[in-house]
Formats: sequence, structure tokens, C-alpha cells
Amino acid sequence: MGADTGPDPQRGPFDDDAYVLLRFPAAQPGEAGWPAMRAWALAGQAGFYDRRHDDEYLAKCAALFAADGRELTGLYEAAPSGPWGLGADVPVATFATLRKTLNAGHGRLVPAHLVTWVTVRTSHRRRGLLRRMMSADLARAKADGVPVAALTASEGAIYRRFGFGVATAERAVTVDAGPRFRLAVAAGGRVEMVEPAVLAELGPQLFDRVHRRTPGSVGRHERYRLAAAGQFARSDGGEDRELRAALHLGDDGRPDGYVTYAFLGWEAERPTVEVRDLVAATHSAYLGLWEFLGSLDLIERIVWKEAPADDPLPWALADPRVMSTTEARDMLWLRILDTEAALGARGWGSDGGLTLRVEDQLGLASGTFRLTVSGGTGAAERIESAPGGVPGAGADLVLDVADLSSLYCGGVGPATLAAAGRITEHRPGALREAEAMFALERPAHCLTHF
Ligand SMILES: CC(=O)SCCNC(=O)CCNC(=O)[C@H](O)C(C)(C)COP(=O)(O)OP(=O)(O)OC[C@H]1O[C@@H](n2cnc3c(N)ncnc32)[C@H](O)[C@@H]1OP(=O)(O)O
Repeated sequence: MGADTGPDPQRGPFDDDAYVLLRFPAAQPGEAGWPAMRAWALAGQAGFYDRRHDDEYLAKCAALFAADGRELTGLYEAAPSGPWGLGADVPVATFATLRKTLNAGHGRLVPAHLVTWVTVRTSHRRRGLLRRMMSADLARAKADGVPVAALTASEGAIYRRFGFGVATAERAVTVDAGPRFRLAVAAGGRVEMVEPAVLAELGPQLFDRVHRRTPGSVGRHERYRLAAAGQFARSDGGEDRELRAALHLGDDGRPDGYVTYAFLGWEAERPTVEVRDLVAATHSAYLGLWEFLGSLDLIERIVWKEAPADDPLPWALADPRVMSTTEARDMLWLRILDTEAALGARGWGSDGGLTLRVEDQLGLASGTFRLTVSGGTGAAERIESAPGGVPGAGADLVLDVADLSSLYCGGVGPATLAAAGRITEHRPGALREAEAMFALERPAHCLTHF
């Protein structure tokens, strides 16, 4: 990788003979960094079995990456062996990061380091490349002063070892539309169909309202804006001609939510509409948009892959059995990088005091901390380790950083994690106090995949 291709080699944990690590921003065709960007994106797409996209598509991806300020990391063989292979310019491993905010309860938005596009080429897997990239990256993020890292995982067994815990869950749901669908309550407001292009500006404004009121929400990257506006089709990044959109208008006539959706074709066994995005800034908007979907003529079934784990819809339906869950899975994974900063930035359900012993294999967040919450604001202070050096002695609760991260946005409570054997209570009553303190104002949900 030469100077004419843009990125320069970085000093770091890969300064051995085998690999060179490069970090660089996305570049456009014609710019010095384009060949590196192009090769990086092709390597990443191969890792996820995506198609081999053309340069037009890759340039669109590059524009999105640049809009998000993504930093791309590529790991290159220093000396590829023999003439066969993808070449020295194609990384054997990819990793990307961007910074957004995380809603950590009661409207508190906390800076978050998002990790994505993690791939290691099959020929190089299980040699510790992910471990080395992840360890170095999380340490850099902490040094930058970011209190939490986040990712969405391709598989459930990879990331706990790096201190990530499941923070929110989501469900794929199927809802019978037509005569069986009826809300038992009045949704309020009304729904208007609109051209998706309206959402290029309005979509992010409505999402921002949702983001500020929903624990576990992560700020959205640029692709969401374009996808909602029908300007980035999943297949080729071009105009999305399948997409339709509707707005919910509150009683004051102003938009307070939107849904985008697509018809899955007459070949389907039952005429089905797939919800692509449903962003509701009020309860009325959520129910009103579902009422609209449930009344689409000719449609027998609505499917949505990103419904909240704790969904109000079945409680509002006259017959809750019109809705069924086809899959329930983890969604957002969080990793506290700095325990004092993270606990100090979070919203709290009730005042109190706890001593927490946090264990962390990577050593970033470990220690014993005295947490004091007063007036809904928390402060955590590192205290000396337990008398006699016995791990956990003197602490009310002992837990791994992955589990503290799971508690962070209220996606699960301490009692459940204790029942799962993930938290040890050393002072009777501490768990009950922790349950009240960690509780947030509404169920956690994250509408942002990244
Ligand atoms: C945030 C995201 O981007 S999620 C997407 C993740 N990427 C993918 O799923 C694409 C396909 N898979 C891959 O590219 C690779 O297999 C990766 C990235 C998952 C793993 O990369 P590798 O370099 O092989 O991982 P590495 O050798 O560093 O392993 C680190 C540890 O994770 C474990 N591990 C790695 N992959 C997996 C897995 N799929 N399931 C369970 N454990 C795993 C290893 O056993 C090792 O454990 P240990 O260090 O505790 O003994």
C-alpha cells in the first residue's frame, strides 16, 4: 500500500512482520484514497457474502461513510505468499467505526463508539486478528473519552469475551391485516400517504424525537435518511421504486411519525406488506400507523423484523392473537469503556448508593466503584480494592462489565441477571435497591442497525 493510494500505515499492535494496519476515511473515485476504499469495501462485502458490487454502488457507500465520518481499518498482509490470492492491496480483515449518541435514560444522550463491518478472511480466521483489532480499537476509544462502545452482532457467541453485553432486543412479528385487525382503543390523529422523498428532511427530525425519548436508541447513520426517502434501494443503492410511505399527523395536524413499507408481490402465499421503518414519536403515532397498516386493502399480512421486545401493539388490539412473534433476538450490544464516566452520564430511576465490583478481561472498566445517585443523577467513584485484596469483598454486587453494559439502558434488570447467575449479591437487599436504581422511564428499544 503506497503513499499514492492515500492511507499511511499506523503504528500499533500489528507491527510485526506479518501484517500492516491502515486506518483511513472513505474516499471518492478520483481521490488518492479511492483504490484503498474500493478494495476495503470489496473485502468487507465478501466477508458478509454480499454481491460483488460495481464502482457506482461502492462510490455511494463511500459517500455514506464520509457523511458519517466513519474510520475504516484494514489489515493487510505484509508479504502475501505466492501469486495466488486477492493481492496485497485487499485487506485480510476489515473493521469500521463511527461515533453517534446513545440514549442512556431520561433523555441523556451519551457519546457512543460504534463498531461495524468486522470481517476476517476465511484463510486468516481464528488467528486472533479480531481480538487484536478489537482490543486496540476499544482502548483508543476509551483514550478519546468515549464512555461506551456498541455494535450489532452477526452471531451471539462472539462479543461477550470483549466485554459486550446484550442491551436491547427486538422481534420479528407477523400481523394479520384485514377484518380481524382492530384496535380496541382510539389511536387519535390521522394518517396521510406521502411521497417517500418527503422523508429526506422530515425523517431525521422525527427520528430525533424518538431517539431523545427512547432508552437504548442509537443515533442513525446517513443510509437511514436516504433509505426512508427511497433514495437507497437495498439491492443496488439506486432509487427504491418499491417503497411507499405514510405520515401520522397528531391532533394539531403536525407530523409525529412515519412508516415506510413495501409490497412483497402477488406471488407470495398471502398478500404481504413488509414494514421497512416505523418511527413514532408519540404513542398515538405508533398506534395510528399500525391502524393504517392493518387497514391496507388486499393485504392479509404485515411483517416487521424490528418490532420492540416490549411492544404496546398487542395490548391495544381487540384480539392480541392477530399478532405473532416469528423470531426474538438480541439487537444492540453495549460495552462500557469507562465505568465512572458511563455511570455518571446515565439517567437513574431512584436515588441510593451501591458498591459495585466490575470485572473486565480487557482491563478497561474494571475496579470497585462507589455509585451514589441523588436527584436522579449518578456519580461513580473508584475506591480502593477490598480489604485484604479479596476480589469482591466489600462490594454490594459483583458483575462482569458485559452485564453492567446490559443493565445500562434498562434492557434487562439486575434481578434477572442475578437469577441467570451473572450478578452476585454480597449485601442482602442490594439487588432490590439496584433494581429500583437502574430502572428507566420506558422500555429500551433500538431502531438503528449499523
Ligand atoms: C460488529 C460486526 O461487524 S458483527 C460481524 C462479524 N463478522 C462476521 O460475522 C463475518 C464472518 N466472520 C468473520 O469474519 C470472522 O470469523 C470473525 C470476525 C467473526 C472472527 O474473526 P477471527 O479473527 O477469526 O477471530 P479471532 O481469531 O480474533 O477470535 C477471537 C476470539 O473469538 C472467538 N470467535 C471468533 N469467531 C467466533 C464465532 N463466530 N463464534 C464464537 N466465537 C468466535 C475465538 O474462538 C476467539 O476466542 P478466544 O480468544 O476467547 O479464545
